[in-house]
Amino acid sequence: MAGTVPKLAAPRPAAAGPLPSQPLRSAALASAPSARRFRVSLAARARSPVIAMASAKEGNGAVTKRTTLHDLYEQQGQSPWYDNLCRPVTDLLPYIANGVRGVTSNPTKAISSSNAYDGQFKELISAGKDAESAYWELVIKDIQDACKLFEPIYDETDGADGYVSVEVSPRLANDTQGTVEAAKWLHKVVNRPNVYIKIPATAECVPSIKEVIANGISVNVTLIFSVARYEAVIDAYLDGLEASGLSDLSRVTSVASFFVSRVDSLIDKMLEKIGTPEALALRGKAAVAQAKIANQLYLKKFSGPRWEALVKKGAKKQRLLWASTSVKNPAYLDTLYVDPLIGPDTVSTMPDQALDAFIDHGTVARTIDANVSEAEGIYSALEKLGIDWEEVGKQLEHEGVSSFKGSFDSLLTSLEEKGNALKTAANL
Ligand SMILES: O=C[C@H](O)COP(=O)(O)O
Repeated sequence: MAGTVPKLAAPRPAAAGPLPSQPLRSAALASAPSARRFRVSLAARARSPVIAMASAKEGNGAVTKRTTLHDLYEQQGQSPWYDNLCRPVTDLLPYIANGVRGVTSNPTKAISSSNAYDGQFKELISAGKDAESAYWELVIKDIQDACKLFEPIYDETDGADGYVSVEVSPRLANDTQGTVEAAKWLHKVVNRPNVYIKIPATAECVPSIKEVIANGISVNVTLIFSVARYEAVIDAYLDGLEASGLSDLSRVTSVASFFVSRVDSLIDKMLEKIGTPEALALRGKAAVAQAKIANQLYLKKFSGPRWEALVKKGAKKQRLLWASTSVKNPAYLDTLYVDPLIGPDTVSTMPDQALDAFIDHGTVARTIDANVSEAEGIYSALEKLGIDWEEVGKQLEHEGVSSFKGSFDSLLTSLEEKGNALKTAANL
């Protein structure tokens, strides 16, 4: 892939709407409605104030309040997910009522930033569990509870949506067979039809994806940062479906989580180092451009005779899931990684910051296949400036894996210390 812009067939007509030529918030704010200014303060809060307001009005949030999230799904076929699962899991109810259709979890973050897990942790330690077994029991309970909440969506859509995603241990990110075994175990113990087992798209885990899919387990492939790796992920999914031997493939599904904002964070730094006017003008454009090119690859790979043969057995496309959708540069529009990536059969997982922004002032319009040639031009211009997309992908993957491993290790250390203190206090 390096050295050339991927030239891909575009079987769907491009919709109207430009790439964000002015992603900088300062520029956008000059003409933005005041609601957009209000957004800035929302990001700091733990849970969506927009949704909390609806929830307070509706009691337990079970009454549906129409939001742009409903429009996103009903008008454009994009499924909005919530990128934050923590206790109490019933906090998800108002999110679901407001249009959220699935959830991605980060258990390490959830457990380390809440005391809602203390009671169950104490019981588990008292029952003789070690820290790591206790960790998995905490995680599994959250995932099972959340799966129950999303089951109606899973059923209504015949297994196409309404998923809850949980990752295998990040310590296995470079261990092919360890990841396969962990995924099988996690799938078995969660024991819910609408769970996605999350596997990283590292070189070592691409073969694990094939194997796990071949075992009939639905997978969220995470940490995808480059088009080249994305293609390997799609191939692993197709290979897995073909190898499964199942006559009905309709219940083996997958999402490919393509990370967005982190791409800009890294490439913006590189562009600032280059420092020419041409380089500086490309800041804030790389991530969306690459994502649009990834979508073209999706269209190409999920068509043609190979795919049609799988469709005859009920196979569902591996949907692209936009991850890392909150803006990291406060100068950028807060919907930068949501508005331009809307299209059918895709998922956008949003933390509160992005979710609030989109509910408040997002634009529901088909944008994913608009201005693809402009996206290719940006991709190519960045290459000419010396940006090596595969190297960018490798660096981001390395940073992502290290950071997930680091937080997992430090949580386990702290759970071990806490467990030992509980045992000492209880004379166990
Ligand atoms: O959706 C993906 C992950 O939650 C990471 O998001 P992040 O890049 O904002 O940390």
